[in-house]
Amino acid sequence: MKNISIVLGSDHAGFEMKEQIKEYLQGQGHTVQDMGCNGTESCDYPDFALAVGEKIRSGQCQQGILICGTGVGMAIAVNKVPGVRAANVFAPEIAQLAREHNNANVLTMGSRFIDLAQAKAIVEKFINTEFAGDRHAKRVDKISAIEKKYSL
Ligand SMILES: O=C(CO)[C@H](O)[C@H](O)[C@H](O)COP(=O)(O)O
Repeated sequence: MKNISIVLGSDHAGFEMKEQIKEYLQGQGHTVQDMGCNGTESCDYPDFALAVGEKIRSGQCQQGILICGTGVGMAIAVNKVPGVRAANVFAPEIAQLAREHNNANVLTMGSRFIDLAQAKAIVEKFINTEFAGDRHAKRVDKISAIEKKYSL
């Protein structure tokens, strides 16, 4: 298992799971940056999606993990940051395919729909699976071309 630099974020709904995933990753020797939130008080998921997306965009972190109630709002928000390919994942097999086929660099999860054991299994697959390239590279390039088409 390689050690990578991972950036984490959550809203209030994902806060507890984020803390547990942080501990899990640090225990495996990964470098983890936590962009918040810092408690269970109600807050707005786009703020933390942006903070995580910027760490990926700048190259300071290789992978991001965002947790909210469903993972949906986080995915929508962070996918607005150029260079981010976020996948909202509910099963380890999808985490593996999101890396192999889509070269996803941000994982989003919904703490209100999966338990900690499931979240750990998803994270484990996500961070330990490589992009398969080949035919998938051409498709991911086409995603980047869509992004470029609408950039200022
Ligand atoms: O981003 C989300 C929805 O797409 C998350 O599930 C949020 O955590 C959720 O909307 C927060 O809801 P709350 O009623 O304010 O706790």
